[in-house]
Amino acid sequence: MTAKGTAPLDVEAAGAKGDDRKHYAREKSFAPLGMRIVFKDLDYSVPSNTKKGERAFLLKKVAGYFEPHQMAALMGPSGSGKTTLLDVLAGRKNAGVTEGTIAFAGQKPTPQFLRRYTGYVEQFDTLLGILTVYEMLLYTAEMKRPISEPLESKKQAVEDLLEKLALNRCRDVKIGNAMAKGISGGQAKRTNIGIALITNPRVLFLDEPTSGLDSFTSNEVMTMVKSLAAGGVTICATIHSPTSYCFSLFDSLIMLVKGSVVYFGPRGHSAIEFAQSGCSNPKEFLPGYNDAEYLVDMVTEADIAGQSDQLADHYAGSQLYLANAARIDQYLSESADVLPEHIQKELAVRSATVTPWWWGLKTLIKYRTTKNYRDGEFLGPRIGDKILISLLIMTLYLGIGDELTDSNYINIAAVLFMWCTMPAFGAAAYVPALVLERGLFTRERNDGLYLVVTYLLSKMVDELLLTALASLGISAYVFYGIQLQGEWVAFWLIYYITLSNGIVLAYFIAAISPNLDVANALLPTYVVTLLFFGGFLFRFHEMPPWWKWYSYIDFLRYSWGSLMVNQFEKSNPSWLGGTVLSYYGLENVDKWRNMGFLALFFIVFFLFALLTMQFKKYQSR
Ligand SMILES: Nc1ncnc2c1ncn2[C@@H]1O[C@H](COP(=O)(O)OP(=O)(O)OP(=O)(O)O)[C@@H](O)[C@H]1O
Repeated sequence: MTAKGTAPLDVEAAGAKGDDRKHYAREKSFAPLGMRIVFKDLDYSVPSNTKKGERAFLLKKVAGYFEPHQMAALMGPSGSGKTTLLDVLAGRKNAGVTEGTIAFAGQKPTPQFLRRYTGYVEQFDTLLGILTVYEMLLYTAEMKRPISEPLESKKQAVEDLLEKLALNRCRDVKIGNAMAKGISGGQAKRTNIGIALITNPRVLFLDEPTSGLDSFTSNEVMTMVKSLAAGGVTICATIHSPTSYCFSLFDSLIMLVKGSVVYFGPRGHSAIEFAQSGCSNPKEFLPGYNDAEYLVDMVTEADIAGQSDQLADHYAGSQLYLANAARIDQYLSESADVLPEHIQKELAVRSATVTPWWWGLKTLIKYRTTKNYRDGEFLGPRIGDKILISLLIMTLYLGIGDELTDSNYINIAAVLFMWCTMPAFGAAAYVPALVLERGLFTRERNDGLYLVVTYLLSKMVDELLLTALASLGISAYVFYGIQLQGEWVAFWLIYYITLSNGIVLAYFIAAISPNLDVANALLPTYVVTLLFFGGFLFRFHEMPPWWKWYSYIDFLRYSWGSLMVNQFEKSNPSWLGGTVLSYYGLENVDKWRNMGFLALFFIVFFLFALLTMQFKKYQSR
């Protein structure tokens, strides 16, 4: 049953089984039905920063509703709680306590519901600089639209979006970043809106959609957003200082001061008159002011003058409040839209993503790995350092590997030691990939694009494929150039597994570090501790008993040990090799078992990184 006066959920567009063509036809049309959002007695509190042991109420008994086909503005002085209200309604809060009632088309929204039917445009653009606008939208479409939908249909949806958002002119321009400029600010904002629209949401939340844009671009962006409302979408945007034109596009307005509603009603002169009547000495409407500017200035001045409670009481005692409260109660008392069974089933799936993990991995590789492999900035730090250092090692120790005299074995032990410390130190190159991408990762996770494990696996694929190829070449010229003994395959494999450990260790350090500075300090510090316990600088059997345990959890010990065994186990004369190995306490070491231990280290570091990224709150909001 559909509630009277309530726009029904667009159940057909949500994908009736066996009727895919109809479903995609509806999805393609950018006229999805919106839904009414009603909220009442909303409190949101967090532990206070200012008063220890107390709670700070950032929203106090906030009530209102947003209608489909309409655009609502959240306004108020800076710090009044606009973004907080938007986040609470959109289910984006991961800290604090929310109390009160929220209903979307009569339903209590679950995370699955919000992901399926709402889009959220963050204030700051989080885009992938290596992709073009078209690729960015198609990548998101592949991640967020059902995998049963044919690629052609997703491409068509992206084409429609490019058209709608007037992005066709820059569709093939690389997005770029602060250093290598690509698309303009307005185009980036519209691409961000496109990302939120890729699933044809029924509700669109926008946080400061015009911030950082010039007035022309602001007007352009908001006109486009308004056209979505005209198509039926329910729109709610926080907005600071809109141009007069932008402000005229809004239908309703919620004005907040210190977390309380001081006005909720239509935008327009009635809002100004209402706010004026609530202030003791309302500011004069000077020539040159626009309505929005004047409204915000007036309540900000009143707030500064200590009249915030007076403003809230003025609204709470008004006829407008009573009318709004009656309307809210009426909407909440109406029965909720009954969702058809297949939609209920879809929403009951407790998966954090729309597509399964393997699809996410495939898509990440398709769009990101392939681009990275064509990007000099990505390849340079990953291969360049290895080529340089390995050339140095090879030319410095050229041809000494088969000279097994007792004066030379220390040189060989040293070069093998350097060979396995190099990947551990080189791990620093892998830290930024994770730390600098944190904003994007958080946004894409909130949007339900992928699971943490999918993201981490794709990063590993990025690095491990590349290092597998590079390490084959590098280890060949080092092994044969120095004329080392033993098996080349073992020499390469030990290097490769050590390098993989370095990479996953870098990811773990990046995951636990709050920023790049901490990660850059932590990684070399840890690696230096590993050097002492690797067995070359200090022999195992001579280590003090209170430090011996550390050598067992030092992966370099296993790398260097197996490299030494590979070199000396079949030496000629055989007694010399045996003597060297027993000198370092390596006489009972099995190189393959050591490689097994290295693989275990890899798994443990991977799990540590995964658990940290899964549970650490990178963004508290
Ligand atoms: N732990 C806390 N203790 C006390 N006050 C807090 C705490 N956390 C946030 N606040 C306050 O809550 C308010 C809500 O911030 P919010 O970002 O929602 O405001 P806003 O209206 O969107 O501001 P702006 O327009 O500047 O973006 C701010 O005034 C902030 O100082």
